[in-house]
Amino acid sequence: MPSAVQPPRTLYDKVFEDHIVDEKDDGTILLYIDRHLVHEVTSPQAFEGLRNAGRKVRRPDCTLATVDHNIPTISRKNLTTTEKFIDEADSRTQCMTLEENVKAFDLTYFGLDDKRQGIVHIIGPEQGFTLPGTTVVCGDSHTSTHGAFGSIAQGIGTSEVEHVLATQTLITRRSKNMKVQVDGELAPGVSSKDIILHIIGVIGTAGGTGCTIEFCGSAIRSLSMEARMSICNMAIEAGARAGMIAPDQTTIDYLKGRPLAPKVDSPEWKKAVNYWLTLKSDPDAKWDHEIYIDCKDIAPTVSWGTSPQDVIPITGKVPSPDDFQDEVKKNACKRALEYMGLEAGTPMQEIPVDKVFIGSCTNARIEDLRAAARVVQGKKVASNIKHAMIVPGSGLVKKQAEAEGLDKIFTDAGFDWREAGCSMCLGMNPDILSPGERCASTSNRNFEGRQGAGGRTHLMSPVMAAAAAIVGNLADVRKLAPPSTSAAKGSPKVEVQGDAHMEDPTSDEDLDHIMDAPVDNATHPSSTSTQGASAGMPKFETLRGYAAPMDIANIDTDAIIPKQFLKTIKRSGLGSALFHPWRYEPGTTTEKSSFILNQDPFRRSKILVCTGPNFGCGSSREHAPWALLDFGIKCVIAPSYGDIFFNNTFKNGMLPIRIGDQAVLEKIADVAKAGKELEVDLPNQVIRDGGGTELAKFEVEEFRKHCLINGLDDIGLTMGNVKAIERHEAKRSREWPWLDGSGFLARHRKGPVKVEAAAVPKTNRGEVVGEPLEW
Ligand SMILES: CC(C)[C@H](C(=O)O)[C@@H](O)C(=O)O
Ligand code: SF4
Repeated sequence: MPSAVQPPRTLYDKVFEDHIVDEKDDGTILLYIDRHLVHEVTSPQAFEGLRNAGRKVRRPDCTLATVDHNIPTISRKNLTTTEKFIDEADSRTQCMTLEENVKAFDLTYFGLDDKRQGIVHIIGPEQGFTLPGTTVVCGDSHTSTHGAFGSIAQGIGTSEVEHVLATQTLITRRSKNMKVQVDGELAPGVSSKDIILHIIGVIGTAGGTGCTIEFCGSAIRSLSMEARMSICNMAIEAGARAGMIAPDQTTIDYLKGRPLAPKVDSPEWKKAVNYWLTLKSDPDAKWDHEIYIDCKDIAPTVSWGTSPQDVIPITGKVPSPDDFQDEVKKNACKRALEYMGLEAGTPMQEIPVDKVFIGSCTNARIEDLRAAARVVQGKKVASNIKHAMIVPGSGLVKKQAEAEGLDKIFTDAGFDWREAGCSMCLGMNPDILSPGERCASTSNRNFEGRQGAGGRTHLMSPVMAAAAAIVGNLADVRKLAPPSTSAAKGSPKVEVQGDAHMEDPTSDEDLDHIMDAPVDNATHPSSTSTQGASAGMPKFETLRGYAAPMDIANIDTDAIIPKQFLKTIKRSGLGSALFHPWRYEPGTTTEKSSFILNQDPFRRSKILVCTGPNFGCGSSREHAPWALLDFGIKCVIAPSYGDIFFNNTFKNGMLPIRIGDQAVLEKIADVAKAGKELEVDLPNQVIRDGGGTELAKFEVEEFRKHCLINGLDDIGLTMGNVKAIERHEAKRSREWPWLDGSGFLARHRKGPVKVEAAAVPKTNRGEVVGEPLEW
């Protein structure tokens, strides 16, 4: 809480400072994590790491797992087991691996047979697991969604997932503060999705790099929690580490009665609400960047290209490369038009659509479905639409929608009504676009191949996707629907407990069952434990080798390694999948001779030099650095990076180097293009050509450099700091008691803060539906 002497702080500063466990001189911070969401794609290697080191999950009470990415969205009427239900072998293995892991590590799990299952970023808020003022992580880039509650929520890679599971902390650094203020009233037909698409169009996909964006202003305050979540969800598409919105009465009303929020009117609830309402930026807080947006400038917005910044009002025309001054942008536009099969100058509303997807963690909440249903009601899906699907974000959203008859509205119109999951947002399950198909989609990424190899994605709001389905072209919803916005003030109610949750998790009786105490790894090492040991990665000192030159901007991790390769439960063997869509002829393993890594000597590259900005943006998949490493590339040199990718490389003993001076970077790229070797000398922080002539100096944070040179493993290092973690946990239990699992709390009240690891009782993990949650 601010005292008179404290300098003015932002919301981010306040929440961040409340979670610092330890801080090093170079700004490296050990941050306590309150909430950890886990899904099947980014966790198998993390659990394997824990197993190999004999480590346990430190705070099962702060960890919640579900399956969402790989699962089919067909009816579950015939569901018996995951093994029988999922046809595709790798998807099945990944889901079953999670089931095994949640059992072995005693974690709460919403499986396929649980009504509460859903997209990880939908179920956290729905259950009240996401709370204001907390730190939330997940091995998933759209963790930013949870920032809508005034939490610091960020995506992490799999190595960091392992770190959080083992230590309940994350090694990080302060981000910069960016304010995006949106004022005014939304025009009819304009929703929060249009706000965020518009913002990304203004600041670009690298606009928020290194920042946490706080969204504020009268327009944001007037939004429901659902609408706020859609905005924070896409903070990652703006390049930001996280997005945040200050909690207010709307937030508090949303949380009332959620199973994992403190019980309304309990002393904890009152204490929590008082604390939550202090969480706002001080009026004179300093911002590193400030952006002001007026709602009158926001129209229903759609994307035309292959980056979320390629957006335009629906009334506009497909842009031409000549509209861009900058060479990199001109080329990006040319490339995007070719991929999207679009002619410059075509009115957006004349573009026919093949498929419609209403779903994803951006727009699959009850409010989204209600808004889309209002547009669809009494109408029919156009005859040229091959498939229009509605994929609710969770089992509970689905149930609620059915209770309101929305499913009937959709199916009467010709939509396909599905079960919850990520579905065609990224198509790790059977829901994909065929090559050349064009989709009106409420998801968040329109990268090449995102919804299926060769598929073409146009991003838009739920009402705009509904309009496209009815018209058969990209369409302006204002011509179809009675004017209304989806920015309703009150949050729509979803029955949050479902069949699966009939009991009160905080009743005394349940407390006897709930014994989810934190596992103190320091005092309970397993026999095979290597905790405390910190060596474990190959050392990085000086690297010499060929460097592959690339000149593309915004190379996203979907391009570095597409979704079909994320189904592995191993870290190795991904080299052949690196840049798959660019490296091979479509649908074959025939190499494209034009692609740089298929040419000599670049097949043997150890370094990649990219002159375009924002390398590794997008998804948090650590498979991207794994694939580079497996190919032989240990160092990337680029002007700037997606934050999560940047972190992920270090965790694998790789070195990402930022060279901001474009002229210097071009000089390095020239050596690479000439097929000559480069030398990267980490101890001296110098890049040289093969002859030893210095080309550039580079910066690297002290702690990271130290870890790379000595091959140190973060988890081992953090384990050495367990006393500081315990001290933070004691403070946390005193000041924010509602954050502990109720089992933890019960024990804490009875005895000392430092609890013994307890045998975990039988719970609802995976197998039993109807038992209470473990909080
Ligand atoms: C699978 C996961 C790593 C990924 C992400 O981080 O975003 C996915 O959710 C996506 O949307 O691409
Ligand atoms: S962006 Fe798509 S794939 Fe990623 S978590 Fe959200 S719904 Fe799932």
